[in-house]
Amino acid sequence: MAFRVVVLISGNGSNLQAIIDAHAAGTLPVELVTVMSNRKDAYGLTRATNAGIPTSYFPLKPFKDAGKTREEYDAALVAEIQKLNPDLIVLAGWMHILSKGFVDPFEGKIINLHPALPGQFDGANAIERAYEAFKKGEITSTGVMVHKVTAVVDHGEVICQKAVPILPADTLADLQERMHSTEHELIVEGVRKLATKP
Ligand SMILES: Nc1nc2c(c(=O)[nH]1)N[C@@H](CN(C=O)c1ccc(C(=O)N[C@@H](CCC(=O)O)C(=O)O)cc1)CN2
Ligand SMILES: NCC(=O)N[C@@H]1O[C@H](COP(=O)([O-])[O-])[C@@H](O)[C@H]1O
Repeated sequence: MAFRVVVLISGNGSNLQAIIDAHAAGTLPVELVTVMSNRKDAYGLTRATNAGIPTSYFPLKPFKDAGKTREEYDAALVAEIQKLNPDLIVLAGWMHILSKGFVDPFEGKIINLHPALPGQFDGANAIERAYEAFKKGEITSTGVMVHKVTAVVDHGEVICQKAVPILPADTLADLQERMHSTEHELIVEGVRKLATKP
């Protein structure tokens, strides 16, 4: 039985592309069932279509316009994803904090890529915040992790992590490039670990 993976994105999808490329190279033994985005303009949807992977657009706005809550959105998203019967849900640049109502039904089956090490720079804009800390002389390295998703943002069990040095002459763009390269490596490692664990 194939290991069924659903990937949630919100933007460019470069981490999704790393998963697609590993799968195409035969080094990621999974079935890429669907790519879902909460943003219609997410280029990751194009990447999925180009790879022959079904896509789904599931925006929050219609729920907000109807006076519904994010929890109601999350519940509807759960129902959509449950139809796909995933073994794993991968948050690959999914920029929406998920409520308990989403996390609980998929207990232990959701992982997230986060561009920081455990307990550092939780939340959005982590790379930029790490760079600011570097410029203040507070840090000389940061990192990337893949972790289990819980209701507490960026605090789940760590699946894999890697430190990323910040070099003295680095610009923000230099750090972003080094971080994204590490992300692409770690997202594949994280999915592979869960897909092949005994
Ligand atoms: N329950 C959880 N939900 C999510 C997690 C998690 O660990 N637990 N990880 C995040 C991904 N992420 C950091 O890794 C993250 C993404 C976005 C935000 C955030 O502040 N989002 C804002 C909206 C931002 C926007 O729309 O541009 C929000 O949701 O209001 C924080 C952390 C994914 N979800
Ligand atoms: N908290 C999660 C987070 O901030 N993720 C960030 O979103 C980007 C998505 O890129 P992508 O859409 O090209 O994969 C990733 O590069 C990562 O740094």
